[in-house]
Parts: sequence; C-alpha cells; structure tokens
Amino acid sequence: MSTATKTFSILAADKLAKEGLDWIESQPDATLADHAGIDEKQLAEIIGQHDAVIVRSGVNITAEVLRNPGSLKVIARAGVGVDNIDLAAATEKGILVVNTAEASTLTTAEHAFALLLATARQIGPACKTLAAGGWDRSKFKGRQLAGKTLGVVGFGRIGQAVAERALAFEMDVLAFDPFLNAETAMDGRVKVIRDFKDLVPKVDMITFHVPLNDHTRGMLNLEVMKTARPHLIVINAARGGVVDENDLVTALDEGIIAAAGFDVFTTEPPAADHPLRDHPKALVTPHLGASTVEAQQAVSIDAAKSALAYLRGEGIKGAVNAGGIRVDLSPIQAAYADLIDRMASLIGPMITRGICNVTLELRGSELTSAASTLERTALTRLLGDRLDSPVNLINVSALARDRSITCKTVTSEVDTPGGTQATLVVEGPRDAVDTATHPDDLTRRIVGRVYDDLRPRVVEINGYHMDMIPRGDMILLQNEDRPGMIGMVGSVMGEAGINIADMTISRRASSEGNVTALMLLKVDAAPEPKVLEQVSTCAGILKAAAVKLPSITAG
Ligand SMILES: NC(=O)C1=CN([C@@H]2O[C@H](COP(=O)(O)OP(=O)(O)OC[C@H]3O[C@@H](n4cnc5c(N)ncnc54)[C@H](O)[C@@H]3O)[C@@H](O)[C@H]2O)C=CC1
Ligand SMILES: O=C(O)CCC(=O)C(=O)O
Repeated sequence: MSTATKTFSILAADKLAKEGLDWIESQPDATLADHAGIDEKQLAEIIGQHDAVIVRSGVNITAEVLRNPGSLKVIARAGVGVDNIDLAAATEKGILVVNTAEASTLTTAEHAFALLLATARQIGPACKTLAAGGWDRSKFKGRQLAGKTLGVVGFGRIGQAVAERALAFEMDVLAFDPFLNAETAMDGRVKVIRDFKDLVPKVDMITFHVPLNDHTRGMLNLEVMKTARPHLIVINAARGGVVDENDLVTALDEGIIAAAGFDVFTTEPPAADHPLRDHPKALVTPHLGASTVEAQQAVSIDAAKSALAYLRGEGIKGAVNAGGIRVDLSPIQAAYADLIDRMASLIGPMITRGICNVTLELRGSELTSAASTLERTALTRLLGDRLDSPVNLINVSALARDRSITCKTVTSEVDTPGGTQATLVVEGPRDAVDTATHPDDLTRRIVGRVYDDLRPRVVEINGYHMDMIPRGDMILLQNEDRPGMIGMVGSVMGEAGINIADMTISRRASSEGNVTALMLLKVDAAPEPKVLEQVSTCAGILKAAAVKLPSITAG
C-alpha cells in the first residue's frame, strides 16, 4: 500500500468528464477541488491555492486571473484550443500550459463532417419543417458529396482526419496550410494549394481547421467569398472569427454562398438575435465539436495525467508554452542539469557588469535532447539570483528576451576524450567597460564534467584548470601568485572561526606573463560579509566572492 502523502492540489475549473476526476482522486499524491462553473473573479481568488488547474473552453484564464499565481505551476487544457488562456501571462509567471491535442481529433473531425453532410442535405431545415407539421420533399433537394471538391484549410490533426473521411466519401480534396511544404499530401491523394485565394474558387465545399490568430482571423471574408462558386458550402468547426460572420450573413442573403455549417462563433454564446442562430441557410451547433462521451473521457483523463506528471517531475506532455523543456531527464542529463546549475552559481558572483550573451556548449550525444532544458537551467540560475520576480524553466527564456540577453546553445554529438562536457560562457555588455573593469573581465567561462559516478566536477574557471566537486559553502579568491598567500588567507579565516575543509589552487599566466592563482576554499560555514571584505582587502588578493551550493548526497 502506498504511503505517499497528498501533496498536489488540482483544481477543476470547468465541467470535466467524471473519469478524469475519479482518476485524480485515485492518486495517492493528489487532491481534487471541483469548482466547475466558477467565474473568473472567484477563480482569481482561489487559483493560487492549487498546484494545477484543469479547464475546457468554459472559463478564461486571463492575466488578471493569474495575477497572484501562488502555488500554481501548470494549467491543463482538456481540449485543443488555448485561446481562452493568456499564454503570455502564464509564461511570464512561469506556469506551464499543456493541452490534450490528440484526444478529441476524431470526434471533432466527425462533427465537422456531420455538419458537412447535414448542410449538403439540408437536414436542419427539413427536420424543422417536419417538427412544425410539414412534409415538403421538393424544397429540400440536397447535394451529393461524392464527386465534389472539398477544400480543407489547416491540414493538421483534425484537417487530415476530415480529409481522410472525405476521400472515403469519394470526394476530391484540396488542402491549404502554409506550414505544409509539399505538392501533395496523404500519398498523393490530396493536392496542396499554395495560396488560400487560389483555393476558394476551386472548391464546392470548404472546411476550416486552423487556430484563431492574426493570420486566420477573417480569412474568409466577403471579398474572398465573391470569388467562390455560388453553390459553396462553408463549414467552421475551428474557431469563431476565422470566417467573418457578418460577411457570411451578407453572402448567404445575397446568394454568394449557398449554405453554412457552424459550430463556433466569434462570441460564445452568440447574442440571442445573432442572425446565424435562425438563418434558413445555416446549420448551427453550440460548440459541440469535442462533445462526445469518448472524447470528453479522453481529454479529462489526459489533462489530469499531464498535469500530475509535470508536478511529479515525470515529464511534460502536450506542452504549449514550454519550448522543449523536459523534466524526464536521463540520469546523465539530470546530473548535467545539476552541474550546470552549480556552474552558473559559481560564476554568478563574478558577473558584476551585467549579462548580454550566454552561451552553453554541450558535448556528447547524450546531452543533445536535453539542450533546451540545460540552457534554461543555466539562465534560471544566472537571472534568478538577480531578479525579484520568480524565475523558472518556463519563463526564463522570455525574461532573457525581454532584457535583450542573447542565449545560444551549441551542441556537439562528438564526445570529448574525457567524455561529455558542458561549457558556460557569460559575456557582459562591451559598453560596460570602465576604468575598474578590464575587458577580459566581461567574459566568464566555466567548464564542467560528469563522470560515471554522476558527481559534478568543475574542470576550469576562466582559464584556471582544476578538478573540483562544487558543493557547500565556497569562497573563491583570485590572487597574485606569490609566497605567503595561502597562510594569510588561512589566518584570516582562522581568526573569523571559519574552518577550511578543502582547498583547490590553480595558476594561470596572462598574455603579459603575469601569473595569478584562483583559490577555491570549501568552508564549514558561510563567511560573514565583513570577513569577505577583510580578505578582499588583503595585499595580493585581487577578487573575493562567496557562494553557497547545495550539498551532494549521491555517490
Ligand atoms: N469545435 C471544437 O469543439 C473544436 C475545435 N478545435 C479547433 O480546431 C483547430 C485545429 O485543431 P488541430 O487540428 O488539433 O490543430 P493542429 O495544430 O493539428 O492543426 C492546425 C493546422 O492549422 C495550420 N495553420 C496555421 N495557420 C494557418 C493559416 N494561416 N492558414 C492555414 N492553415 C494554418 C497549421 O499549420 C496546422 O497544420 C484548433 O485550433 C481548435 O481551435 C479543436 C478541437 C475541438
Ligand atoms: O468542448 C470543449 O471543451 C471545446 C473543445 C475545443 O474547442 C477545443 O478543444 O479546442
């Protein structure tokens, strides 16, 4: 029996299928707070008390909702579209956003296809007539799909699933997707059209499966509709606004477009007097694309599992704003993440004039797949020690960008003779050179390695070579290389009651022939600032800094 304590609180802020909620409750390390139907104001008040929040499209996670994120670490969207989540605000606060992209693909494709069939056969108005007591067979002559040409706009998961179904119905399929760099798709069965405006006049039916953004908003408008065949049927089960609704109503009224099947609206729910609600040529559903028993079970379970996996450090699935971060690192990658964090801590105090470029060089095939995570680990330490706002793997790249700090990771799959290796180079802005700063001091370089014992080693700092395990309280001293320096430092430490547990010394000659040394002291207690001040003013000491690193338990 598990003895794990309940540590992660998961908030369900939308109506989710019971299966996902039951799964959360069955987990020994999770508690569920079901607040389906909560409004934004209430959500803002409680969201920070939870580690994760799961939503569908019924609630908006705005910047205001995320103003005091408290413990919140992950927002899981049980579904695909994340337009109800302020991604920039989540990223800025270091909150991971995940979705469950695969789980509702077939269901949504089926709904779009159902709208297509029903619109082509006028099922909606025919049903209404019958319900009202009528029986009009001549009025509702439909159109057959077989032999017609369908335009699929957005050839991602859902677009392709719709195309597959259209082909099975013996339709010709044309696709438009600017991110599809091919002449044809699906083994040559689908022709790819390069320009959306070329697609519209060629098709009898058109269906949209794109996200809503500045490029897709209003992409089908009156001007483009006027180039269409007059019998064009328009299906939108993607996002309201991709087809301009006002223009569509005009086009339907004026016979420019034959009919429309719509599942999504610019404002949901649409106003009571929205002209598409009761338009004789429109078949409308209230955003039901993903609403099947199967899809809702799947998205609910997938969202819950992704949220908890991230909180447990098991991995990131379906990340929307994580840019390649992994938490499921292999032992060697995890050891490098720890080493790089220590390396950044060690050179941090030497960076006195700001940061403009950070370069991480990774050698070794095993490190390549963790490159983004390792780069962000270095940045998180370098910036986290300097910024007031919380910095973590999610928000650190955006924070660096905001500050015009350039970050680059160079990976090489060729192992060095000594094995894998990480080199971190941090450069300050050139215009920061003043009389007290030598240009060489603007670049800080540290090299580390992890051997088979998985313990972190630093093998070089700014050209001083060594083999040192970075841990605990450390004092870094750069000094002139002359007799008496070690004794002098020892007596200052002794007078301050600080025991030196270990010492590493490395020497280096400058291009002018001046020899200096780097002394790294491992001490049993952190020095008071006044002790550091005292040692830094001793004759022959060029620089002094103290660093506190985590201890090492492994090995
Ligand atoms: N009605 C409903 O209940 C549901 C609606 N959706 C909507 O369906 C959309 C598609 O979902 P998936 O296929 O899973 O996403 P996806 O990311 O697999 O596919 C979207 C495709 O759109 C393409 N695209 C992007 N910009 C484009 C542009 N300007 N013109 C043409 N193509 C462009 C992308 O390259 C991509 O291939 C989602 O964005 C979501 O808004 C998703 C699930 C349920
Ligand atoms: O039913 C829902 O939650 C909305 C589905 C949807 O639009 C999506 O997953 O993007």
